[in-house]
Amino acid sequence: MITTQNLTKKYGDHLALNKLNLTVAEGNIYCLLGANGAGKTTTINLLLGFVQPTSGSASINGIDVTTNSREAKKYLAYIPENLMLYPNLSAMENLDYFSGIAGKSLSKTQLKAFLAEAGLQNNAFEKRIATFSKGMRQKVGISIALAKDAKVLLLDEPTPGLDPSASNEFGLLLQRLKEKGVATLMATHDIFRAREVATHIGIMKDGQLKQQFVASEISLGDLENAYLKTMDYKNALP
Ligand SMILES: Nc1ncnc2c1ncn2[C@@H]1O[C@H](COP(=O)(O)OP(=O)(O)OP(=O)(O)O)[C@@H](O)[C@H]1O
Repeated sequence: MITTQNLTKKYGDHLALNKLNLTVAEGNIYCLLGANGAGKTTTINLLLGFVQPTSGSASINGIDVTTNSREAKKYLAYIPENLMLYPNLSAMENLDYFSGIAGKSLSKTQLKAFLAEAGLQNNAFEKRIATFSKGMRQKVGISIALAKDAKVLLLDEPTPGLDPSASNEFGLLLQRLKEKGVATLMATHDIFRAREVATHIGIMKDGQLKQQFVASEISLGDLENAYLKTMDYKNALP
């Protein structure tokens, strides 16, 4: 469960995030849309404890991320656009290392099972990450979330650069995590994928959450138009 209450971040005089109130319950996928500079990454960085809020609060599974970021991180998995893995280590070795940091000591059989559950093909398990495509690296990231038994998944722009089938597969993996009860927050520019995978969608502009939708209640066309209208785009329908 993710909650933010009046979460605000100022950089100097610039209000990057303005009183964000957001809840992502267990088993929900919340997609944050918004133009460049809308405040999506700032939101994720605040939840990760990478930056401190100017005011307001945020919690992960009831744990305040500003006062107890270390404890909150135990429940979190994070996949940025370019996931940092050790390029000279194999998928197995990376998973072993990162799940070890999370306090899990897993057998080879368990490591393989998590990589397989994340959709990585068997013949890649022992290959160096340096040889992996972006989609394959993200599968390793998902396997780390699975091995860690993360309750909350934060994703920042995970789909650019994925081909349509890899992007579809990534969406299916998120659905699997959803079924396990993971609360996912995903910042994205990909309206199509957001509409496909999300349970809820928010549109941000200038640090503010302007609109929220239940994904199943809005068509892709209406969502796109709502986005364009929020951005004051000249070709939006009235
Ligand atoms: N460390 C920083 N110092 C100063 N300003 C910052 C810093 N980080 C972000 N900002 C500003 O805060 C605002 C929100 O940025 P943020 O990165 O959250 O936007 P975003 O919605 O993630 O954009 P994008 O889609 O480009 O990733 C922007 O105006 C940005 O310039």
